[in-house]
Amino acid sequence: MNTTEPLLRIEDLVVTYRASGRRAGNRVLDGISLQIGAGECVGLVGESGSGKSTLGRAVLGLAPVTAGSISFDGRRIDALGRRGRRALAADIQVVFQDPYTSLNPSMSVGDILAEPIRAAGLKRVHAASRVRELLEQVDLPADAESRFPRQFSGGQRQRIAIARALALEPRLIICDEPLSALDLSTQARVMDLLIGIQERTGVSYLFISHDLQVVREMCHRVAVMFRGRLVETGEADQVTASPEHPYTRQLMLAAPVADPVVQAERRRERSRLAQTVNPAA
Ligand SMILES: Nc1ncnc2c1ncn2[C@@H]1O[C@H](COP(=O)(O)OP(=O)(O)OP(=O)(O)O)[C@@H](O)[C@H]1O
Repeated sequence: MNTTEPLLRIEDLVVTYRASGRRAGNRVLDGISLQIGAGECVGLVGESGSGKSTLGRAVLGLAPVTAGSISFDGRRIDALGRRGRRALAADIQVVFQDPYTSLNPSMSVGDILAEPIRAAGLKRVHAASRVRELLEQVDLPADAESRFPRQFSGGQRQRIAIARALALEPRLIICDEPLSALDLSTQARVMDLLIGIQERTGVSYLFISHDLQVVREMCHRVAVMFRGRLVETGEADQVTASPEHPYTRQLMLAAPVADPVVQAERRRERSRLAQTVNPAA
């Protein structure tokens, strides 16, 4: 690992979608600069359509970068070919919002988890023991392996999606609203799982969310996006407690963040509720 570089460095990034027949494209990201260190969770907040998912997609090589650069561990990744991208898939993974559409319904959980492992060239027996490890890591029972996604709740499906993302021990996971489709008590448990995984493995998260409360609890730093630009970046507590940019203040007014002490209490209460109401979620 390169110790002087952040794990991910985005510089002056521009993403423009070109509509067919039109010369001028739709500039969705405009001059984005952002860094993520190893083991760091950086939240990305902003209103719907501001470009959050597009930034995640650009890191994954799925959005048209028209200027600027993205480097991972000191190496440019914004113009990789298919083979380079495939190799990078071991290092950069994604968890999407909707656990109902992100898992192949016709595959067993065991096959869903084994797929990336076998694709990386591991033998069947090794893949099988890795699948068991992964299920344990996300607190799912070993017999989940032979079942299908439809047999699980939303929270459990998101655990499966997280396990799949962890399969090749990535160093960065793009979390694109991973809690938004879950009810409140399940959110708290999946958030605790993500925090625990980060503490154990040192993986970094780009955590896309519209929920400032969740971001404050999850993230070390926050970047605020407004119409394709980052208007404010800073420590999560700082940005959520005393935002500098008028847009961030507006966001805060729309979703006020509680006093940290009250918030910690509320979080404990949510976890406790989750345990009693829905122990298997
Ligand atoms: N494939 C595409 N082609 C053209 N325009 C796109 C494409 N994908 C996204 N956009 C446009 O890019 C802008 C930003 O979308 P994006 O999904 O990144 O926003 P977002 O902040 O993640 O929103 P949300 O919170 O609703 O998910 C929107 O105006 C959207 O219409």
